[in-house]
Amino acid sequence: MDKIVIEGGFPLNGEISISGAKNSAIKLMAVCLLTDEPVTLTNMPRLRDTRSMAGLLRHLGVEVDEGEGDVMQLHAPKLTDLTAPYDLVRKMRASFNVLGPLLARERKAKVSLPGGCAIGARPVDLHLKALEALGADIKLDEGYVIASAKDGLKGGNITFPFVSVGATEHAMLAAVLAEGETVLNNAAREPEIADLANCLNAMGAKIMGAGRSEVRIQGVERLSGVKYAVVPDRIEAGTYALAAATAGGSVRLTNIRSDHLGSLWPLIAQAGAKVSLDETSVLIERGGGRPKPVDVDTMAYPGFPTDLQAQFMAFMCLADGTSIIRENIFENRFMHCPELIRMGADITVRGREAIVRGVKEYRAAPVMATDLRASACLINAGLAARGETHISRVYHLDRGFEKIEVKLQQCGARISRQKDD
Ligand SMILES: CC(=O)N[C@H]1[C@@H](OP(=O)(O)OP(=O)(O)OC[C@H]2O[C@@H](n3ccc(=O)[nH]c3=O)[C@H](O)[C@@H]2O)O[C@H](CO)[C@@H](O)[C@@H]1O
Ligand SMILES: C=C(OP(=O)(O)O)C(=O)O
Repeated sequence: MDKIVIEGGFPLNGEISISGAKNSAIKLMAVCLLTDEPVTLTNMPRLRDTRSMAGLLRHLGVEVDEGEGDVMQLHAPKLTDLTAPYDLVRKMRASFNVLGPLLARERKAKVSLPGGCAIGARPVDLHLKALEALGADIKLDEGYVIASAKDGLKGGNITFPFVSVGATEHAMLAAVLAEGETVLNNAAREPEIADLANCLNAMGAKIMGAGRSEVRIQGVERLSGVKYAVVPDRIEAGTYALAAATAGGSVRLTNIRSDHLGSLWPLIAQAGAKVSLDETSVLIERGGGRPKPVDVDTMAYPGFPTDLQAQFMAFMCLADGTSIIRENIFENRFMHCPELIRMGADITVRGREAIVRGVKEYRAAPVMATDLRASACLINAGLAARGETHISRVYHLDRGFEKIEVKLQQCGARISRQKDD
């Protein structure tokens, strides 16, 4: 298995182009199940997760051409298998979202309960309730969801008790081909939801209000093929912005949607780094001196994203004072704390809160990546730490960051990938 080795303690200077969003791309890939016409996705990131999703779709009978560059073509004239097996679904959470489209198109499906980052219990009860509200009959058997809708899915009224990105997307993916109108109340408002709705609407779906709490979906009989560009990855952009803020230097990020990170920019500025924005790029500059402490509470969009909590903590570990970081979305998303502590950070975790007492500097150390965003947080800490940091278990990182070493090397980082012993 590979490890990442960083000789840190040098500021970052340069420009990074941001890829398409992993968390949008893998859901957009599932839209090919809803049409017998070709779907072409552009601005696609090349990631372990997109490869895993391609593997699952091929298993179902989809012709997938992963192609070159950032284009992927998917075509499902006919589905040959309606079972999504454990081995293919366990690798990532979003693969579970094939259930709704399979039900909508073929009226039955058997899909393994999903995997994904181990950052909490992550049940799928809201997904299943939403599909039941659309008329699906659902049974659980030996780790599989067995679902059917003999007479086809019917529009329904779904009120989510709390916001769920995956369940909102899943309900949309099923309701577009259901008969009649579906109303989603308390829907997630993340940019990836609007991205999925925009793609489906370009295929002929009738989704109104995606990106707001109430979404109305008028079911249609069929969807056509589409060519669609994936939205820029706000989490990748936020990660590199925080890398520059943590290690110091001057980094411009291009191909972003700066409005999608409205909760991050003021906090970076409050901590003392300079943030210069336009619509599609941002320049982050931080000179000498320690950052100021800033408290963070993760929330559903437009609040501060849980997927940037670990990276923000890596920044705050160097602050001149104490900050409180509260994780409100996942109950077990502080696994990076022991690793940051190995690098000299001073953190106490109490339930959902981490109390971060800033230290003057990190010490390079061997550390282990426990999940995707935790891996990125350790890279950011390693870039700031004088000496050589070794980060093992990088397969987590490869799920969600395209060419991370190459992009950071472009900014002068001394980072490489090596074989782990
Ligand atoms: C592939 C993908 O897009 N992953 C993102 C997605 O995950 P995901 O879609 O899994 O996250 P959700 O928004 O669904 O989860 C929010 C909370 O709801 C809980 N829950 C969710 C569904 C359900 O049926 N029952 C239930 O209890 C979860 O355990 C969690 O505590 O949104 C998260 C929140 O922004 C991000 O951190 C993940 O990166
Ligand atoms: C938690 C994440 O992914 P997943 O939902 O696939 O585990 C993530 O992208 O940070």
